[in-house]
Amino acid sequence: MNTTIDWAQLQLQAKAASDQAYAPYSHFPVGVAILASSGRIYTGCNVENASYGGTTCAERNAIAAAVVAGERQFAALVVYTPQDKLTPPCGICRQVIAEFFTPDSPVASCNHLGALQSWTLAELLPDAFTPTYLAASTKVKS
Ligand SMILES: O=c1ccn([C@H]2C[C@H](O)[C@@H](CO)O2)c(=O)[nH]1
Ligand SMILES: [Zn+2]
Repeated sequence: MNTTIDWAQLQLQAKAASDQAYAPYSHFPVGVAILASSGRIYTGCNVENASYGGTTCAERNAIAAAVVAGERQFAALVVYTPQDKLTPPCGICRQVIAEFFTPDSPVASCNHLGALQSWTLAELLPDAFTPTYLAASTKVKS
């Protein structure tokens, strides 16, 4: 996969997505932009719920938007939060990112000051449980 990553564009779109965040409980808006291997960018924001556990993060909403558009492979993910501290994806989102991104994929965080920090997915979630393990278990059984 050789998709050129336009970090400035991803940051802009992640910031725009954060403006749509529905976060009346945490007051912590988050926006995410992901680059699919098709070259298209998809975005998501966090959507909270009065039943707090019904909240979904910006990362998972961006991935869902891309999947419903037919995407399955991705090159990069950028999180935006309007605060000094750079925000990495939560644990649940790291697992969902691992379903579709390769271990060497860049996962980055940016903020309102224009700062950007990048990790690989493997740094954020080493030894991830991925679909390959399910395939192995199916093979053993059949
Ligand atoms: O990477 C993150 C971290 C948190 N949140 C959301 C969940 C909740 O709405 C709010 C506070 O945790 O921020 C995200 O969307 N992405
Ligand atoms: Zn999350």
